[in-house]
Amino acid sequence: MSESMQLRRSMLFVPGHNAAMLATAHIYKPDTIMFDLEDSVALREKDTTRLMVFHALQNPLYKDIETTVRVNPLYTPYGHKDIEAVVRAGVDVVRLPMVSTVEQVLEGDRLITEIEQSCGRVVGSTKLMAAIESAAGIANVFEIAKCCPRLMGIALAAEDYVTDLKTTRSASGEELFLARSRIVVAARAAGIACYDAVHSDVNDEEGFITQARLAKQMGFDGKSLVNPRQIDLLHGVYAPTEDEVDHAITIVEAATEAANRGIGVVSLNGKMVDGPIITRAERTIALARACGMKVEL
Ligand SMILES: CC(=O)SCCNC(=O)CCNC(=O)[C@H](O)C(C)(C)COP(=O)(O)OP(=O)(O)OC[C@H]1O[C@@H](n2cnc3c(N)ncnc32)[C@H](O)[C@@H]1OP(=O)(O)O
Ligand SMILES: O=C([O-])CC(=O)C(=O)O
Ligand SMILES: [Mg+2]
Repeated sequence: MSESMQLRRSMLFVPGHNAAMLATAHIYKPDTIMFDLEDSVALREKDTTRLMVFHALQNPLYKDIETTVRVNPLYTPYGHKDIEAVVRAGVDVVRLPMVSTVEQVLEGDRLITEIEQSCGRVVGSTKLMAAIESAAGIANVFEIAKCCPRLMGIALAAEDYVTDLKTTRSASGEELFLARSRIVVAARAAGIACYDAVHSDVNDEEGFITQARLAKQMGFDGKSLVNPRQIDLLHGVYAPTEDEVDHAITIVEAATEAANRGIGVVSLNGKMVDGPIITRAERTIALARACGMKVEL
């Protein structure tokens, strides 16, 4: 594991038509800012919003933070124009919503390639993310996750997903278990990132933390967020504790010593330490360092 692992814990939605939020969103320091052109924007504001986001992307304020834009689906009158504008403006990641099939991702990939070529950007430099928001998308998620090298991640979009299932979101999140499980396994099998769903009740801190812990434990890299107040809560959940870091250091030290003595498996306080346990300990240390914790090893 590289020591400079890229953090993908928090992806903050910023409604693209809100000039004040466009100007200030960077100060909250999520890992990724996600300007929205889709559901938070009224139909009559689609064209002006696209222009506002085109300019925001080129603002030096956003040069040191990963930028994502959620475009409109390509089957709407806005999707093509959105992708054209944001790729030309140099967005890092295009998030394609309502993805149910491999063909939808490949259509987005082809379009981005054409635009990169026509504006002199390196082909493949604009990344793509697919938001899965339907039962069909979850059914196809293994094929979707591995369908093109440009796809850097998949995200669960739970509001549309539960609507498609004809249910609602509960505090326990049991209606999301299958979708979450399939998304994490598909992402890991394809070697890409995965994001858990938004928690829409921004005043429900306790519920947010419970769901964030669950997402982390299931293996998600992070969550999509709707409010800046959720950023520190999420980063707190993802930061390893001092005890976890100390334990990881002990494991890595014991493993290094064993390797020096030519032994593959050792016992630490009665618990076996071998390959996968060492890999997890190394990941904890890399995550701690990426989160800004000082780790002496
Ligand atoms: C299902 C889906 O499709 S989700 C994706 C689409 N939805 C969105 O993008 C919604 C994004 N979120 C928001 O618009 C808002 O957070 C709301 C409407 C949910 C809540 O709004 P509020 O109750 O006003 O939030 P709150 O009181 O916490 O705002 C505090 C500050 O944060 C700012 N802020 C709130 N949300 C955001 C955001 N997403 N991005 C940037 N700034 C924000 C507010 O402008 C306010 O700034 P100020 O103190 O300078 O006035
Ligand atoms: O993409 C997201 O995270 C939010 C969304 O559209 C949904 O939940 O339907
Ligand atoms: Mg949606």
